[in-house]
Amino acid sequence: MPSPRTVGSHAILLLSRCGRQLGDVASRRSLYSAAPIADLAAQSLSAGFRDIGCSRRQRKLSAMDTQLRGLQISTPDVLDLKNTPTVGGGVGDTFGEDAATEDQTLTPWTRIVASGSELLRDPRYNKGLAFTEEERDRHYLRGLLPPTIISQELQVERVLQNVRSYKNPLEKYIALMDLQERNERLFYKVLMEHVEELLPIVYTPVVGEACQKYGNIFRRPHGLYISLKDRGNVLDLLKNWPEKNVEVIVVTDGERILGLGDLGLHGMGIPVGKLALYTALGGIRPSSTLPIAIDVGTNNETLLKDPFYIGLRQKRATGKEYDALLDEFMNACKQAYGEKVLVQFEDFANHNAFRLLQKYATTHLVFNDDIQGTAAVALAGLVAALPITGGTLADHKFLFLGAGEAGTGIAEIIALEVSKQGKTSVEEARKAISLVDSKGLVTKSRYESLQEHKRPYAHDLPPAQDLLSAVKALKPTVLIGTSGKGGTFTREVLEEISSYQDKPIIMALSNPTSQSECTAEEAYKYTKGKCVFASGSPFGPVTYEGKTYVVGQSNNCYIFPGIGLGCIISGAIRVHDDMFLAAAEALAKQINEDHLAKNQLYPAFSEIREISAHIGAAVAAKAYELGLATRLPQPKDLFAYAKSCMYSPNYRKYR
Ligand SMILES: NC(=O)C1=CN([C@@H]2O[C@H](COP(=O)(O)OP(=O)(O)OC[C@H]3O[C@@H](n4cnc5c(N)ncnc54)[C@H](OP(=O)(O)O)[C@@H]3O)[C@@H](O)[C@H]2O)C=CC1
Ligand SMILES: CC(=O)C(=O)O
Ligand SMILES: [Mg+2]
Repeated sequence: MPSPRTVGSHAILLLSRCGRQLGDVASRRSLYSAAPIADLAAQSLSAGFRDIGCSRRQRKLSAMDTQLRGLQISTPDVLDLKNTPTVGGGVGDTFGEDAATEDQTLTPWTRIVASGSELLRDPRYNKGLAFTEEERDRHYLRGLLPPTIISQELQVERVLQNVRSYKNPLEKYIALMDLQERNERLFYKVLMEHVEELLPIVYTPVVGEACQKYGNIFRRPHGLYISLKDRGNVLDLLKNWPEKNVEVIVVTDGERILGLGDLGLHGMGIPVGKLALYTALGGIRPSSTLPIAIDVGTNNETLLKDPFYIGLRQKRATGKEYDALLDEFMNACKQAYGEKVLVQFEDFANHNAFRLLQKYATTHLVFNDDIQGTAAVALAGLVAALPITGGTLADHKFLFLGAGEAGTGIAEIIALEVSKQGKTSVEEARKAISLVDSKGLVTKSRYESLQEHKRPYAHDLPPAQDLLSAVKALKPTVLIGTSGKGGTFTREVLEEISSYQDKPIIMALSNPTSQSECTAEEAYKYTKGKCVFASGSPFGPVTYEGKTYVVGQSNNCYIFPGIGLGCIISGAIRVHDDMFLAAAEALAKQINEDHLAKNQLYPAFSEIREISAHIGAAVAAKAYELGLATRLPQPKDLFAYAKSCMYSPNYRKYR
């Protein structure tokens, strides 16, 4: 057995051969004694050290691995790196962050062992003024920081005070994005501990404004940009992303950003925001998330003329050119990150959304959030409302304004759920659901000209040109807005529905707030306090005739983080519709008598981590039941397991 010093010098030699970064740190600074160097080397090897990307390096690493194993280097500080998460989030524990308890020290891996100004500039490991005296000594931070040491809790207070001092919501957004780039754990701690206050900033509605002005507020790039120019090289682009253990990708082509239309590459704000919620709400480790915007051009003339537009200045590519890029992208995702990388399609226009989902659902782990996530969250709200309205889902009559991704996605899940309750077929259940699109009521007489996703709802009904006529003719008990057009639930429509229905359910789901079909106040006022209301973007409580109603936010952000968590902890290979039913059921179960007394159809976001763990466990259980899970054996207590895998934003101690 060689002495530690010998092992250490071997390790230094090997490391300096394998890649300049780690070797540089070791030899340049003699920072570590021989034995810890051996530990570092062994850690990097047992973790696969996948950050050293090229295959030549990988071959060298594998040779090193063999040599180091020959030296019998033990790795006392590194626990089972594969599968025993305790704190820290995620299951692909490449860096050993999860396996270590909060009391144990861990190495702040970047591509090098970060120290000095590099450590301060690395958002994953930077702690700002919270670096301890010891850490300041060990990591060459002396002089680079003022002498004060403050706690992470105090930093949270300071950030909040700053964010609150901005009057303009967009300034708050910029401040939070800057923080995310500077100090990731602090960003997530602030967001998680003040989620109700900050969600409307990092997500709808303010993220909508941020996307509209993305070129103007652009500072540093977030996420990965893939354009038509990158045809043939998409895999290389993915390799440029610094993280190698990506587990969740959110991708958009920017054509239907919220209800704001085609924002081209400025749509990047959406994947960035959604993935921040995967971490903050669903506990997915940030390093395993990857926001992607695909640039195939834009048809938005204003953007094409805008000097600050960040995307290609050309009209959108369509047909074969579009499909070829998307196909290359989807295949590259699997090549780069393996079969089980989850790809969430977000804010694609419906002419691509439905067909992309259909095309890749059987070959990739994919889902479309606007179709399926929205369906699940709406279903949860409807189920939660039943104790207020009385009856079962099958007793209701549904009318949608908007027959696109969100509208038909929700319609389909309602029909599926009603049919699963055993009383009727999906086809029969669809008969209680009608859709109004931009041309009026979807009817049989329009069948030939209808897009495929609307056809199942082309019932044999007389035509109706607008929503009010459709409401009068059909007398729905539930009205759902998914049109992306603000103010379309007019006073007349709301008065009409409450004229024949005691407790109509009104869901104005379009985002951002400006596109909401009506406000919460309008809903309660024009139905004379009769309705049960939920909305896609946040509204404060409404008091009508002395009674205060809490407005639940029917937004897919309740669902997608739990879907991601459930897929990851079960090692799911495909996303199945039944997982969305399971997610909806788990969410609806969170509603109790207290919520119902205030007409609140969704739980408070302050409870969201617990809720996401319930949803994640339900989704994982469904994956096991359907034979789609690969993480075996199945953990006995999926809820406890889900919780144990969730990322904690608390600072870690650095050796
Ligand atoms: N709360 C949530 O979680 C979610 C909310 N949404 C919101 O829902 C909205 C729609 O999204 P999505 O379904 O993906 O978009 P789509 O583009 O797929 O669908 C929009 C639908 O609205 C119809 N429409 C447009 N204008 C009118 C109008 N004036 N009157 C009646 N119908 C109209 C369109 O008609 P046509 O088919 O004739 O063009 C189309 O059927 C957006 O605002 C989005 O932000 C989306 C996902 C999740
Ligand atoms: C919430 C969401 O996904 C949307 O409005 O598109
Ligand atoms: Mg969306």
